[in-house]
Amino acid sequence: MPADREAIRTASRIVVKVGSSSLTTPHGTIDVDRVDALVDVLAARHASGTQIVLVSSGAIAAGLGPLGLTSRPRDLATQQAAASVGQGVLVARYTSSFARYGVRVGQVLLTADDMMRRSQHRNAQRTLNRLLELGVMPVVNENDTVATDEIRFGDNDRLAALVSHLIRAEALVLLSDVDALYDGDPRKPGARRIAEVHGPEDLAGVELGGSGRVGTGGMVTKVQAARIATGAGVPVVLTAAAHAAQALNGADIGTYFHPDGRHPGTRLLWLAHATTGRGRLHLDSGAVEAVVGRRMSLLPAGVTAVEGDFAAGDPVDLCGPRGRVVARGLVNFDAGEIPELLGRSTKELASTLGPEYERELIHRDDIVILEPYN
Ligand SMILES: Nc1ncnc2c1ncn2[C@@H]1O[C@H](COP(=O)(O)OP(=O)(O)O)[C@@H](O)[C@H]1O
Ligand SMILES: N[C@@H](CCC(=O)OP(=O)(O)O)C(=O)O
Repeated sequence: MPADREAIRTASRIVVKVGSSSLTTPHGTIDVDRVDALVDVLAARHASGTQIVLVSSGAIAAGLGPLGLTSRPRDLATQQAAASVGQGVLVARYTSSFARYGVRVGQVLLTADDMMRRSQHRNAQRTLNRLLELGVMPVVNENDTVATDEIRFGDNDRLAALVSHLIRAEALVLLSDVDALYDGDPRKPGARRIAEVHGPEDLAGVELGGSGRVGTGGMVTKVQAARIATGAGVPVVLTAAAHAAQALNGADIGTYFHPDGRHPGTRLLWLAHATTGRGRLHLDSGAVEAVVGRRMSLLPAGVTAVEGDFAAGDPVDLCGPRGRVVARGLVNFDAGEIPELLGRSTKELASTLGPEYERELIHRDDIVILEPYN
């Protein structure tokens, strides 16, 4: 077994994400045999003492048959109706399938907003941790019935990566209908398996195509999810659901994304990956150098403009002089207070406006530098 894959075999907390295409039939019903085969593998690993969170797609795909639909609907309301019907069918199947091994299942439906708001984020974290302590297998999906187009994950790959941050997982396993990442469309002759990814340089020139028949996102969202997880020190394996057992055993199968070794605190991971800026602060080049280069706090003197309607404590994006977002931070002032502070030193602000204005616009502990893939 390759040394790196050992991390997957020995991980004591794992997130496993499985896609719609691996769980449902072309008729829009649950593929009972494939669900049971996956459950066999997960129950065996669970029995060995590993805590597992299962992020399962398939609600929409499993709701199609019962509603007499022959393909994934285009409109959101019908997708949500299908998800509502399918999610019940899916969890019922997991519940009875895991019951064969005496394993209890707990349904957890999350929205993008739950991940974005710090209080809800903590709440989800507490619930998942408690379920794991109780020996329950949480089955997570996006809460499709209430998600709207604007505030939707849309794909569970990113959700699974965020859940791996949330529960401080030691590995993330992405199971799909394709056995690995290929350097081009795997349905075309000549495509070659990529066995390992060390960083973005290994993906240069790789064609990341769209999804198959029922999935969403295709390889693009899987590679993004892998980057989010590996950036937090979590190794990722991507392979076919049929190879789940080998992947969990650390076999040289699928594609292994090496962790990059950094373990930022969950708060900064949350800020980088689970929030969106509620506004923008435009920085001059000196402020970019101070904040990004020297990891200093952001002072009003280096800010040239403010956009958006945010409140103190909200996440805001920090842009360089050419408009590129370089960092995100939790701002200490309301949007309306900022214009009169711009370009002025904290000393001057304190003497004219009062000592409470001597504080940074954003403290350095509340700033996360965003890498280009964000
Ligand atoms: N470079 C690539 N390597 C592997 N698969 C790819 C690639 N580009 C596109 N794909 C397609 O991505 C699909 C998997 O994504 P998706 O349909 O979203 O799956 P899931 O439902 O498992 O999330 C595969 O069926 C495959 O055809
Ligand atoms: N939340 C949706 C799944 C969206 C999704 O990511 O699907 P997939 O690409 O199959 O993992 C559902 O349950 O149908």
